[in-house]
Amino acid sequence: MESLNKMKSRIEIMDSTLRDGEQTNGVSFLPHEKLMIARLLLEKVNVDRLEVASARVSEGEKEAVTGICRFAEQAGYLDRIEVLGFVDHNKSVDWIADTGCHVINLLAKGSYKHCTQQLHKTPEQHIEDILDVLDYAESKHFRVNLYLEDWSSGMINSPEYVYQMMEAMKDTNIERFLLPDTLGILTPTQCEDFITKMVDMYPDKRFDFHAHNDYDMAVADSLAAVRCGASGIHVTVNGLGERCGNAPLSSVEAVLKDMCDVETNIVESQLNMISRVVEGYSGIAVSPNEPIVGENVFTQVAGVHADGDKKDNLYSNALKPERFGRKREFALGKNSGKANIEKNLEELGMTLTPEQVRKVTQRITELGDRKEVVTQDDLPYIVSDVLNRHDAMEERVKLLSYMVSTSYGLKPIASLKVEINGKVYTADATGDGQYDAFVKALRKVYRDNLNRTFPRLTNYSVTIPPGGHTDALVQTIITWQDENGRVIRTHGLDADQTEAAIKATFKMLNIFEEENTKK
Ligand SMILES: CC(=O)SCCNC(=O)CCNC(=O)[C@H](O)C(C)(C)COP(=O)(O)OP(=O)(O)OC[C@H]1O[C@@H](n2cnc3c(N)ncnc32)[C@H](O)[C@@H]1OP(=O)(O)O
Repeated sequence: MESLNKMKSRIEIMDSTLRDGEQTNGVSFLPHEKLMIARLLLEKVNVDRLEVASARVSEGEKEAVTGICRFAEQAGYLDRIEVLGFVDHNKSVDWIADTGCHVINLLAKGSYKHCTQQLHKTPEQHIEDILDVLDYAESKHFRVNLYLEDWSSGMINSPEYVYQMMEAMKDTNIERFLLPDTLGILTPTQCEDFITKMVDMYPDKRFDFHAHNDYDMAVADSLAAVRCGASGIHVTVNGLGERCGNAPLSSVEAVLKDMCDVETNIVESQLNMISRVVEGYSGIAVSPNEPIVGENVFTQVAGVHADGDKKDNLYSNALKPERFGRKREFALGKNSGKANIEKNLEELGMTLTPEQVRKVTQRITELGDRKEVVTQDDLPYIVSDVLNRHDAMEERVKLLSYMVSTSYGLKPIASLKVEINGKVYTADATGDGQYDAFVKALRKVYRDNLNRTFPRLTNYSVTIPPGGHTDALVQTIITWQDENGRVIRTHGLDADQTEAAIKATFKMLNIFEEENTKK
């Protein structure tokens, strides 16, 4: 409890997506991507500080940092840009100075082992080298923060070395001491213990804690560090970073706000936006169950939960989706009850009698039993099917017959006959695959006969049950966008993948046709 007295009321957030985050295997941001992420983090998300690169990495990296600094200077943010540099006499400082940045996060060694076995230096030699860089950095009007790399194992195995470093540095102009748990080995209890020691011994110094997630403790350790007096926490968007990554920005922000009652400057309504942008640029998909930003985390699945939400939000906690620019959804599947269905019908503006809701619910649970996913866009179709309610969904676009062929060395061919609003059309086309040929033929019908643009396919996913049976049902979920930007997601289920995709396609065409007719 005493530790809580040391807790700061406002915590600085330093985002290292562009430095430590880019150390994720397979991630490499282009300069314009780095600039876009930096702008959004500074202007929209409002992180306090941004570590954008390691010095000396490459010419491309230098170009990227220069671009960020140019933007930051014009916008008045230059003080918030930082670059990691090495204890290499003047090399890193010069590299960073060339970019226009003037804050170096100097990477010194925080454990005896790293100092003696990686640098092959005695602590005294290393201290001398650091002081040498500090002098040079100051002569260039740099501000300096000091990383004590591998500090966590230093505190476990060589605490006297850590204190020797601190004693040697305490009277310098170092602004912040950055304490990394480089290998993600600390428990929250150890973190509390070690941060408390640092804060007690050097009460007038500012300490940042830098977590790694090897034991899935990054957020818990960050919370522990704040409770014991850390002034700043290092994060990355989506928890990107080497191995298991760093502490995710979104979780750290929510935990600090909801569980510690400390302030940060983060605009939480922008957290989902930045997560999506970094997901796109990094190519690293966010897990659907990732707190705050995962696809599923605001979706109620169980009927009992949807029912409770209808009755005064009984199943919601402080993590309200609206805080993060998201909305609550109610899944449709075998665990749905009538409350899930009603919530979705409400959103679609459809009203059914209790008996009709019961029938639709029954159909959806049956589909769920067959492993079918039902999306909100499928719902009018199901209502139409179950209740024969043509006002719900009339089949205006019908596939009367089709043929798709595939052969070795020749392009697949599709030939089809469709009925659209009572008129019959035929077309054929070749494509890169059977489904591609089929869609190209359909496109021809829409373009040549109806003078209309066929919706654009934006995502296509196929799932098959595990087990490797070739006769298993295949589920295809396709996302489409029409020329007005309206997005819908439909699914098809069949033993044949092309047939499943065709089913999803005709659902989509009927939904768009229905909407066109109502206009
Ligand atoms: C906190 C962290 O995540 S640490 C990550 C820091 N960032 C990076 O590593 C960025 C990517 N790295 C690179 O581009 C390159 O490794 C460079 C440009 C830094 C150095 O490249 P190279 O000269 O080819 O050296 P190499 O990568 O093989 O080895 C690293 C060298 O840095 C030394 N080194 C390690 N830590 C430090 C440090 N804090 N300060 C100075 N030198 C260091 C090592 O002892 C080794 O030197 P040696 O070759 O004389 O034994």
